[in-house]
Amino acid sequence: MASFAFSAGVGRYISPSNAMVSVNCENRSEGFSLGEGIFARKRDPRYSVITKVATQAPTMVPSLEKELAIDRNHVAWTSVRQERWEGELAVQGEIPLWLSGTYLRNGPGLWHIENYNFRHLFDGYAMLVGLHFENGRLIAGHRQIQSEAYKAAKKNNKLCYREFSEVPKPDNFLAYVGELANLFSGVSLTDNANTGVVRLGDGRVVCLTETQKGSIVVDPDTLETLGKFQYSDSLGGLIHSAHPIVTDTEFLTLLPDLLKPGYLVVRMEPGSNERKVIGRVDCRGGPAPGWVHSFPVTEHYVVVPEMPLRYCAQNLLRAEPTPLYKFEWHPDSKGFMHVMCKASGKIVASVEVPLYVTFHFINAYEEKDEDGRVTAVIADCCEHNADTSILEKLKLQNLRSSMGEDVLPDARVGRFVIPLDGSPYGKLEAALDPEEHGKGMDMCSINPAYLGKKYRYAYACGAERPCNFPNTLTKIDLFDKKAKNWYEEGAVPSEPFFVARPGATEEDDGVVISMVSEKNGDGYALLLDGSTFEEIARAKFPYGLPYGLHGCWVPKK
Ligand SMILES: CC(=O)/C=C/C=C(C)/C=C/C1=C(C)CCCC1(C)C
Ligand SMILES: CC(/C=C/C=O)=C\C=C\C=O
Ligand SMILES: [Fe+2]
Repeated sequence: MASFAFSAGVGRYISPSNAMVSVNCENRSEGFSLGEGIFARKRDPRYSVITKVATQAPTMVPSLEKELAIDRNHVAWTSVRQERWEGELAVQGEIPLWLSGTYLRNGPGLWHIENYNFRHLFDGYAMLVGLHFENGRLIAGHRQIQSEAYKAAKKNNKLCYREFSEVPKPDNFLAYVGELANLFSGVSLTDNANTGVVRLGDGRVVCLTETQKGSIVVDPDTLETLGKFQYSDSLGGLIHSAHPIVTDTEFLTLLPDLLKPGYLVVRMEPGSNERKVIGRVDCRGGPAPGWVHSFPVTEHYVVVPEMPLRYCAQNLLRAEPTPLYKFEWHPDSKGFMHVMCKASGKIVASVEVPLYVTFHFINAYEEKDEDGRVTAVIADCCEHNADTSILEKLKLQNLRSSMGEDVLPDARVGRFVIPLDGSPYGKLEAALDPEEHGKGMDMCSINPAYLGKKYRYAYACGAERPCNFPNTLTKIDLFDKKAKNWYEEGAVPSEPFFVARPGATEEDDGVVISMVSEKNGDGYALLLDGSTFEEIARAKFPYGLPYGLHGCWVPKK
């Protein structure tokens, strides 16, 4: 926590040129000194806080006019105003004294370059938020991740790398040909590590996205970008699962093979940058591997999903996004689940399952008979009823314009049952009535001690309808098949993240952390009791937070 000085109520606004402006958070409407003329004070009547605006245009800070135009949107879908901030937050309620460490949350934080607005939620440049908990106090901050893609956009005032849906415009035909070559070599792919953040067993903290080059090491205390995480092996490939499985002893991930459709299952040890192959799964459907944003593991197996939403080489080449972006829906190619033994790399089951669409697996475990023999693997995910329209719904235009409308497609806890007795088919059913969580759910976490084991509770974002986006926090009880929901009108909470109380013996003994973006432009960190799911504390940020994706916990050293 070295760089986060404890001084109650005082935050520091740090401009892109690193000039600092002190701000008293408890008396925000009073004056504060200007840092080298970068920021002028401006009171925005729609906010209870002072808004800072650029008086001389540092590149990535929007002008007042643009900012006001964007501000008509919910703060969840609004670019963050400054590159960096840190300060202590006033806490309402009580943060448990045992909660000692840093919650990091990654996600897109900036969706425009100059006048150009990005199209999709997943296009935004990565912003890391840190909540440092110690002795019941909370120091918070955010910082843009200094990816090559972000730095190049800032320097050239234009998009320079291929993002999820955005493609740089070549200046002429020669540039177009060069661009195609760059696509195949991976040079033009983004390294905008905007999806998640993990703490490796050796303590290094890495921000990740779907491209392998978008693996970026950060300092969890200062949120500073330290540099690229370079994989030292020669496994090649350009993409990987955005959600590796990370424990104190290993890092497991999947490398999709677009040329010979399949997946490499790989493992990396703490302290190493070298991934080693455990085994390979050949796809059973075609023409390309299914999208693997995430995958689950059990104690002995890696579960490799083969979703009928598949990568699509032609769509990769297109300048304009298709409704399914870089993917294509192939119901005729069917959906499969493969199970690989972690120790031997052998495939112990490969079954056809009903069509499905998921970004996020929740957990998996081995089902045993009375003699202790494993009969099936159970794998749970946030399943979108085999409907790919969720990708389109996450376009910023939709998120910004359809507030109040009930346009969020239904989703459920999809439970796969994968038999290990050689049967060719597996099952997929809802693990509980989706009405329990408002027929919407995604962005899940569990108690990490239950990874790969039979578990009872999942925390996720659910839906209080009408809504166009998940707007509740939900605690799902998979034994009683019930959910308990937290909701506040107009709020968009981010992924609920469970931190266990040291020494806990109950699965839900701990706290759930989320960050909430409010429709009035504010934002706060929220702590719920993991067991009762009641609020125990909240701490308001001096500015609204855009919606972020995934987080991790870094215990105090
Ligand atoms: C934020 C999130 O959840 C997903 C981000 C996905 C990205 C950045 C995907 C990037 C890709 C390309 C730029 C080309 C190759 C395919 C693909 C991995 C989808
Ligand atoms: C935010 C999201 C889906 C919400 C739908 O209900 C998915 C995010 C995926 C990337 O991490
Ligand atoms: Fe994700």
